[in-house]
This record gives sequence, C-alpha cells and structure tokens, in this order.
Amino acid sequence: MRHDPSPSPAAARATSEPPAPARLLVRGLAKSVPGGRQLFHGLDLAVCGGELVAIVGESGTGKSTLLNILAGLDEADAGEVEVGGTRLGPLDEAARTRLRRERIGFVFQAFHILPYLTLGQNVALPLALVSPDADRAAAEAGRLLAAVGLGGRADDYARDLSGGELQRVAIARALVHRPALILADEPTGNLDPDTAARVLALFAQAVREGGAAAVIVTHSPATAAVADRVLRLEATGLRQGPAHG
Ligand SMILES: Nc1ncnc2c1ncn2[C@@H]1O[C@H](COP(=O)(O)OP(=O)(O)OP(=O)(O)O)[C@@H](O)[C@H]1O
Repeated sequence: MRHDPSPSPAAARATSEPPAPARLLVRGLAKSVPGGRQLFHGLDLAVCGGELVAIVGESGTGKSTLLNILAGLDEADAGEVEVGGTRLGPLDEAARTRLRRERIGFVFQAFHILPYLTLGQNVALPLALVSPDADRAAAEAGRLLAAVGLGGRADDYARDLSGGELQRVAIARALVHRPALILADEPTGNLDPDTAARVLALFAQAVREGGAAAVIVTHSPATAAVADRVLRLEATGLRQGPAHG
C-alpha cells in the first residue's frame, strides 16, 4: 500500500513514459446535505487507468455520497467531475445515463445480481445494454467469469450461488464493458475474510489488467490494503492515509 499523495503508480511505472491520462478527474467538489450541513468542500482527486484508490473515513463523512456524485447519480454543489475525458456537469440526464452505462462499472455491497438470470446473462447485461452484438457480450461474459474463477458456470442460475460467488459475478459484471471507471462501495462487506481476500485480489488484478481507474469506499483495513493509495475523506477534502481515523 502506498501513502504517497502524488498521482498513480500507473503514471510512475516508467519515468521515460509520459504520465498516463487520468480516467477520473475531480476538481473543487463541494456537497451539503439537505438542511445545509456541508459534508466536504474543495475536494480534488485524479485517478489513472490501472490505479486503485481506497477512500476511508468515519461514518457519515460522505463517502457514499461522493461515490454517487462520481457516478452522476447525485449533484455536487460546486466543482467538476470528468470521467474518461467527459465532464459530467454539462450533460443532461439522458447523456449521463448513457455515460454511466458505457464508461462506469459498479460493485455494490448488496451485489444487485438478478437471481433468475444465469451468471452469463447477469455478467453480459452491461455490454448488452450498449452493444447489439449478443455473441460478443456472451463471449466477454464467459471470459470474465473464467477470470474470477467461475469458468464453465455461465449457464448456472444466480439464485443458487453463495455470497462469495455472487460477489465474484458482480466484479465480472462491473468489468465486462471495459469501463473507464469502476466504483465499488464496500465490495467485500458480506464476505468472510478468506473469501474477501481472494475476491479483492481478483478485483485488483482485473482493474490493473483492464486499465480502468477504480475507487473503492471501505471501512475495512484489509480492503484498503490492496489499494495503490488510501485517502481519508474529511470536511476539507481527501487526505492521504492512514487507513482509519
Ligand atoms: N438525502 C439526504 N438527506 C439528508 N441527509 C443525507 C442525505 N443523503 C445523505 N445524507 C447525510 O449525509 C451524511 C453522509 O452520508 P454518507 O452515506 O455519504 O456517509 P458515509 O461516509 O458513506 O457513511 P458510512 O460510512 O456510515 O456508510 C450522513 O449524515 C447522511 O445522513
């Protein structure tokens, strides 16, 4: 785990290479909740492709709210969010939905896997929403299921899976459309420590190989430990580690 606040290991891989472009850029973000209490202001963040950033902080500081703003599901009071080179601010609702479908992958604590679809159908869904090529979506889903250790299970129904297996399906689904940005909220919240460690290692490997920028909100030191950078959310923005406090 690094505690260096400077941009990304992806950028630092070779000093002779130009820095990797940020897949997620946040400038001067501010957010208050209804009633007027300000959660944060002046929040800046840049995450490069292949980089995993963990965001930690005390309960109620606004981590989930921040994730929702990054996804274009909630509006900031001030500041800008740019995903894969596109600024969210000027987009209307339809364009935001399209950007979310095409450029962002989500891993939720509650999985949101559809029980009466097969694993292959669940994983293929984000790609099927943006591409008419069903064969390609099925092939990509099969490839990612194999990558998360569920090869050969594409025709099994999601309702029959364990929590750890469902979480692996959720990770495959978040990656299938090769998003610029992956947002994960407590991605291993319901898993036992051994399964969580395996799932996290798969997630980190897939993010790094796929070149997405990833932001993980977590209370878990074990989850934060797989990140390249750990940032703590405070009222004045994101500060570098420690993992808790
Ligand atoms: N729509 C809303 N109306 C009023 N208050 C809200 C609203 N949405 C969020 N809040 C408040 O904003 C604060 C931040 O909530 P948020 O869920 O983002 O925190 P968090 O850091 O993710 O917390 P936790 O770690 O407990 O999940 C909380 O005090 C919450 O009650």
